[in-house]
Amino acid sequence: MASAAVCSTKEQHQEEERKKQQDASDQLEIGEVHDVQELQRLCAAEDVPERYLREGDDRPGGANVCEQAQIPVIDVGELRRGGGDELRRLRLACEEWGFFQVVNHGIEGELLDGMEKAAREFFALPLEEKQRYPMAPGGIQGYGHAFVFSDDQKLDWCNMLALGVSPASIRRPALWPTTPALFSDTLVRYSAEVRALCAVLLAHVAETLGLAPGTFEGMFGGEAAVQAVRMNFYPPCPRPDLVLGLSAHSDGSAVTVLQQDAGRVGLQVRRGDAWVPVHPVPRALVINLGDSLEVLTNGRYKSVEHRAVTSGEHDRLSIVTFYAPAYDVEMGPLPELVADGEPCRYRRFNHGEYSRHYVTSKLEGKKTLDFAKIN
Ligand SMILES: O=C(O)CCC(=O)C(=O)O
Ligand SMILES: [Fe+2]
Repeated sequence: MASAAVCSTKEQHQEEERKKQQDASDQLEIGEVHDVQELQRLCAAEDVPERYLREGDDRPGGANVCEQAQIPVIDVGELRRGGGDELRRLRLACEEWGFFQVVNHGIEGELLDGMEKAAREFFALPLEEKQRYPMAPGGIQGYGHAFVFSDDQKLDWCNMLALGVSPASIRRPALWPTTPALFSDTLVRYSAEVRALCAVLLAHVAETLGLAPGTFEGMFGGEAAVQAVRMNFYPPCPRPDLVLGLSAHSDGSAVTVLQQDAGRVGLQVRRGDAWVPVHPVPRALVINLGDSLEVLTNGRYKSVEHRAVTSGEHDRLSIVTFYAPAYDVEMGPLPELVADGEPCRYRRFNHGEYSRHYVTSKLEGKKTLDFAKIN
């Protein structure tokens, strides 16, 4: 009896939350947001709608793209073997870039290929089929466009499928595609491997800071830690010089794991005033540190702005996993990292509160982190 009562209260609560979200999205006026794969089929260069055309520094074709630099490559096998040099390289990568590619990460090539194939097959489905999993305006799960909140906002040349993976309470099974048939199974297997990789990486990141390896995992809430995936599909774009695939942003996660197509460059990482394109290393995964880690490390390691550009010739797919503390975790700089005489740069807050703030703000550089900064 007691558990049935608990269950129905939980269901009631979920139903109320859904209703609140529905009311919020009903109130949004976001104008027409096209499916960009459809738009690409119909649209010549001169017809790209004005809402996609960027101005000034926001344009991808600027002179501030730096082809000389490259984000570091870290060998996870070496880290596991206790390689001190590799740990030092990881520390430098975290301090200076906030981004690196990992090789020898232990995830089988076959699983990476399987996930890519399933995602590509999904995006290749007819629109009506994909719309069986709709993302509500202002929503964050399903197929559509996240982070669009007003009709005067610039739009990204990207279709997304975003899904909560864990804890179970954020999983919305109705939004998990049933076609291709192997999609869900593959995503479950893939997510377990990516999560294990996140644990390994966070343990080594902790070591680079002189912390016990279990520091981050220990405070992230175990089973309640949040894992979500977003698959971004960028069709070829007739004006890649004027349009962005994904607006500049930092991730709200602690750590992000990004899988991208071999040989297709699209991701760019902010380095001072320049943007550094990430050239995919075969079979590598791209790792970046998110806002949560910046807060926990009191800014020793920063989340770094990044964006995606499009190509006139080819499409591009990225499969992005966000790993973050449980929603009820209290965030704030770790006391060990607020050194004597050094100010505490971020306030304390509840991670769920930050998550809500993040997903209800448009992507705009590192602006969402103002939420936590002490000036
Ligand atoms: O597609 C990419 O390379 C970037 C994706 C990304 O930054 C994100 O989904 O947060
Ligand atoms: Fe990102």
